[in-house]
Amino acid sequence: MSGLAFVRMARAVRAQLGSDHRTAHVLRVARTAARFARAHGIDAERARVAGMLHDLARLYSADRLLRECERRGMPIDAFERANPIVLHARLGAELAREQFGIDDEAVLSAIRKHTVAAEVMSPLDEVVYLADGLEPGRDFTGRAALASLALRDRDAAMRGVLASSIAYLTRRSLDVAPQTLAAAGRYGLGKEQRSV
Ligand SMILES: Nc1ncnc2c1ncn2[C@@H]1O[C@H](COP(=O)(O)OP(=O)(O)O)[C@@H](O)[C@H]1O
Repeated sequence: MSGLAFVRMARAVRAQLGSDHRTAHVLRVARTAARFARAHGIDAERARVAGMLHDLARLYSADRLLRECERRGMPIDAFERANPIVLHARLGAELAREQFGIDDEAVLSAIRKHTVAAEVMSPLDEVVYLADGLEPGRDFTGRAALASLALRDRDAAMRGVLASSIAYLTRRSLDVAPQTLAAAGRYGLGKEQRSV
């Protein structure tokens, strides 16, 4: 994608997200995902596009997320029904397809998995998930160290981000998605870090 095409995409995303805060986040995720991708010999362009488009449905209300997923005939599991916020990732992939013409399954998969992760993740899925969790606007102890780890060792960085996400949700007494727990097992997180 040319620089101009990317700027156009960024403008359309800004119009959709309607807040400087959210737009700044997706731009940082796009930049961070491209940097992580380059470090691992993964297609940086795909990472940049997935980063740019990952949060298209992030500002939708719970009702709207459920309604729009139902309207498209998307299956909704029990966890998603109880916690519709996580649907913004799967619906976001559909919006990327419909509004931006993205038909690259690898990019769509990375958008779908960016919030709760999954037991099976491609290298592109991983760098987008890591970029969302570790972009420089995130503020938690150890972020910078994990971001530099993500340039060298994706598995170790995945363990770190999954652990920090599970700890964050647990502190707030929020349920952890089953896909996140499956990913934690797959990446070898210790049992004590998985318990909720
Ligand atoms: N792994 C998860 N399991 C269950 N709920 C989650 C998970 N990750 C995020 N959430 C929920 O989705 C919300 C939005 O997540 P996310 O998009 O990562 O946050 P942010 O708004 O900081 O970008 C969180 O505040 C939390 O309520």
